[in-house]
Amino acid sequence: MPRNSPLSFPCPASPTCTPRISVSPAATGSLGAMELHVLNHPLVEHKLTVLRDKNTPSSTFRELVSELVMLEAYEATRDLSVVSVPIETPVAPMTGKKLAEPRPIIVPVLRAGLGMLDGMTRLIPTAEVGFLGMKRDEEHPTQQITYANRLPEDLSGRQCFLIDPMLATGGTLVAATHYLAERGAKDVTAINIIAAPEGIKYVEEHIDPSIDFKVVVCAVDERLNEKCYIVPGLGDAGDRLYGVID
Ligand SMILES: O=P(O)(O)OC[C@H]1O[C@H](OP(=O)(O)OP(=O)(O)O)[C@H](O)[C@@H]1O
Ligand SMILES: O=c1cc[nH]c(=O)[nH]1
Ligand SMILES: [Mg+2]
Repeated sequence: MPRNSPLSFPCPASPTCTPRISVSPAATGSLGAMELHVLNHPLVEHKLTVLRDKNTPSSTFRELVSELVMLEAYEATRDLSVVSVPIETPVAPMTGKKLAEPRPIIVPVLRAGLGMLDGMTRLIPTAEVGFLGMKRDEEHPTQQITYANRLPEDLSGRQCFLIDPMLATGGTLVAATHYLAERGAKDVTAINIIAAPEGIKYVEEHIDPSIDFKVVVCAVDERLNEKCYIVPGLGDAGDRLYGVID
């Protein structure tokens, strides 16, 4: 399976582990103008607490992921482009707003990002959906293997929403954004549920600065552990959604 082309950086949690992350040459080592939004809301805190609990079963976990992404999407879609449209209500004519063309695109990062897709498409039913299949190499968690890339050829002028519950080292998010940028995307919003401070820093330092890039999360946790898992986090999001497959 293809690995992302190499860019070395020390894993924040395990300096002996050398990652290989694909970024455009222009982005390497540069500081991007990344906007970070952390939701601060009692409902989000309540749902997140149940989600984190190791005793929460997969069925409830899936429902909560779906609900949380809908709450995050409210913030994440604040800048969606709209156009004015004339309509008539039963009482009077008025000018309303509708989502502009081209339609936004939602890209779940498989597997775990699939758990967020239903919530996003319920909110934006007209959005198109692309797919990226990426998984961390468990032996070298700062490296990813890309096993699927099904994106529209041309993403220029499109508002792109990358969805994935976890932002740990940040390697997956940087590589996923690179795949979008390769196709001309200039407006990318990442919606994650939990982020690690190390990953946020990595993304900030490695995202292509020419991209209008925003990250929306429910919480920023304490740190990464020696296996690059988020602490306290929620464990492996993919496994909790769909079970352990390897
Ligand atoms: O910030 P990073 O250190 O790159 O880690 C985050 C990635 O790890 C998880 O996926 P995983 O590799 O476990 O694949 P899965 O969804 O198939 O379980 C998660 O869903 C992210 O895609
Ligand atoms: O804590 C983590 C880190 C990466 N991926 C997960 O699913 N959980
Ligand atoms: Mg996983």
